[in-house]
Amino acid sequence: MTEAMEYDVIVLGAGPVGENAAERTKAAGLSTAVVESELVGGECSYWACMPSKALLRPVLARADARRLPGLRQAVAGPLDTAAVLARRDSFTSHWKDDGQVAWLDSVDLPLYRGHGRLDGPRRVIVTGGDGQEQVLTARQAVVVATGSRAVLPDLPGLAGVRPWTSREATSAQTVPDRLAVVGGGVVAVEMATAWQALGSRVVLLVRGGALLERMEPFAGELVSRSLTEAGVDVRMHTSVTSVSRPRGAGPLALTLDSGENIDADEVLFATGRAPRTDSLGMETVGGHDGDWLTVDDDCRVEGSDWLYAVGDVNHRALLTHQGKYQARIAAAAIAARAAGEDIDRAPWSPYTATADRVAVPQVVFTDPEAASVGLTLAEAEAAGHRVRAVDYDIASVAGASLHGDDYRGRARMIVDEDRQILRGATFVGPGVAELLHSATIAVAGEVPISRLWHAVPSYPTISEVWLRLLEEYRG
Ligand SMILES: Cc1cc2nc3c(=O)[nH]c(=O)nc-3n(C[C@H](O)[C@H](O)[C@H](O)COP(=O)(O)OP(=O)(O)OC[C@H]3O[C@@H](n4cnc5c(N)ncnc54)[C@H](O)[C@@H]3O)c2cc1C
Ligand SMILES: NC(=O)c1ccc[n+]([C@@H]2O[C@H](COP(=O)([O-])OP(=O)(O)OC[C@H]3O[C@@H](n4cnc5c(N)ncnc54)[C@H](O)[C@@H]3O)[C@@H](O)[C@H]2O)c1
Repeated sequence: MTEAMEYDVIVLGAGPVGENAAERTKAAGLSTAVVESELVGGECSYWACMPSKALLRPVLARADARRLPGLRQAVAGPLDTAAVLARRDSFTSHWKDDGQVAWLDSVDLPLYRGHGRLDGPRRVIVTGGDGQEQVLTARQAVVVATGSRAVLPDLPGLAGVRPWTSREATSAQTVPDRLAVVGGGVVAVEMATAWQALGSRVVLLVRGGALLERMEPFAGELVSRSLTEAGVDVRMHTSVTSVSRPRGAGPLALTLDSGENIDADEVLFATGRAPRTDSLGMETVGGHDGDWLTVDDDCRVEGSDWLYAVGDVNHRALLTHQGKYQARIAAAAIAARAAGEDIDRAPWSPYTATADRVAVPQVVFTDPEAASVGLTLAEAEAAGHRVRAVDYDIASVAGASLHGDDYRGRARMIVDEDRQILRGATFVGPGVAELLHSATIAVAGEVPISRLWHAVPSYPTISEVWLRLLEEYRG
C-alpha cells in the first residue's frame, strides 16, 4: 500500500458520466481524481451508444435512400459489411482509450487505473491490475459513476454457451448467419435492425406482447411491422426455456416455451441492466453492494452528505445524456457546498435534477426511428394528470412525403388540460430523431400551448407536424 493521496473530489468510473462530473468539479476549482477499472470512456464509447449507432447509421441511410426513386436503384445491393464494421471499429478507437486518457491529461485530471471501492466515509481503495492498492481520500465528495452491465436470465445451460450481451452485439467482428435476439426493449430492436441488415437472419423472441413497452404503443407496432418487412422473424409471447451448444462449439439449440426448438449461430440476450455496484464497499458506508444507488434530486445517495451517484448506477434514467445532466447537477452542488453556500433545492434549480424525471428524451435508432420525451398517455393518466392525447399521421405532412415515398409515421402529444402545457410527445417515422429536441424544449420549458401556436415550423419540413398537432388540438 502506497501513501494515501488526498483530493477534493474522487470520481469512481470514467464513463461519459464520470468524465463529465470530474470535468465540472475540476472546472469549479476542486482538485479531482478519476478511477477507472476498464477503458476511459466507459460502456457508451466502446460497447453501447457509439458502436451501436455506427452500425445503425448506414442501415437507416440506406433505408431512407431506398424510399427515393432515382436513388433507390443505386442502393439496391447489400451493405458492404466489412466497411460498416471497420467504421464502427474506428468509432470505438479499436477499443483503446489513449485519446480519452490524453483528454484527462489535458484537463489535468489524474487517473488511477484499477477497481475502486469505498472504505468508509470519503475513503477509496483502488486495486490495480498488479494487485497494488492505493488509498485516496476525498475532502468534499466521492462520486460513484460506475454504470451498469447487462443481466442474463437464470436459464438452464446459459452460462456454458457464451451468449452475446450488448457487448458482443456491438463489437462482433463477423456476422452470424442466424442470430436469435431475446428481449423487446431498445437494445433488442436496435440490434435486430442492425444485424438483419448486415446479413444475419434474425429471430426476435419477445416475452411480452409488444416491443418498446415504455413508449406509446404505436412505436412498438410500427417498429415491429418494419422489422418483419425487413425479414426479421418477430415472435411475441415467446420465452426461451433452455439453451445449449450441442457440439460444444458451433450452432446453438434454443428451446422455447411452446416446446419448439430453434437453431441459431449466436443468441443475444437484451434483457435489461444491473448496477455495477458489486465489490464497491457500500457496506462500509451503511449500504449494500449489488444495489442500485438511490439518490436525492441533488444526486446525493440517500442518507449521505458526501456520497453522490450519477448515471446508470442511480437508475433514474439509463441514458448517456441524462447521466451527464446529473453529473452537471451533482458537480454544481458539490462546488457550492465546498464554497459554504446554501443551495436551492427547488425543482429546476442548478442543483436539482428535475429533467431526468419529467423530460427524458430518447431516440431509438430503428427504421422508423422512435423518439419520445416526457410522459406517455398511460403514464400521464397514472400520475393523475387530466390530459388529452392528440394524434397525427406524419405522412400527411408535406415535408414527410418529400423525405421519402410511402412514408409511414405517427405523432402524439400529451396535453395537460389544466395547465395547458405538454406533458409528453412521441414521434415515430423516418427522420424524426432531430425533431425530438423541439419537444424536449416544450416539455422542459412548460411552454404554454398558446405560445407554441406562435412557434411556426418551416415549410416543407417534417417539423410541420407540430402545426398539425396544434391545429388538431384547437379544432
Ligand atoms: C447497446 C446499448 C446502446 C445504447 N445506446 C444509447 C444511446 O444511443 N443513447 C444513450 O443516451 N444511451 C444509450 N445507451 C445507454 C448508455 O450506454 C448508458 O446510459 C451510459 O453508458 C451510462 O454512462 P455511465 O457513465 O453512467 O456508465 P458506463 O458507461 O457504464 O461507465 C461506467 C464506467 O465505470 C467503470 N467502473 C465500474 N465499476 C468500477 C469500479 N468499481 N472502479 C472503477 N471503475 C469502475 C466501468 O469500467 C465504466 O468504464 C445504450 C446502452 C446499450 C447497452
Ligand atoms: N437508443 C437508446 O437510447 C438506447 C439504446 C440501447 C439501450 N439504451 C438504454 O439501455 C437500457 C437497457 O436496454 P435493454 O434493451 O437491455 O433493456 P430494457 O429494459 O429496455 O428491455 C429489456 C427487455 O427484455 C425483456 N426481458 C427482461 N427479462 C427477460 C427474460 N428473463 N426473458 C425474456 N425477456 C426478458 C423485457 O421484457 C424487455 O423487453 C435501456 O433502459 C435504455 O435506456 C438506450
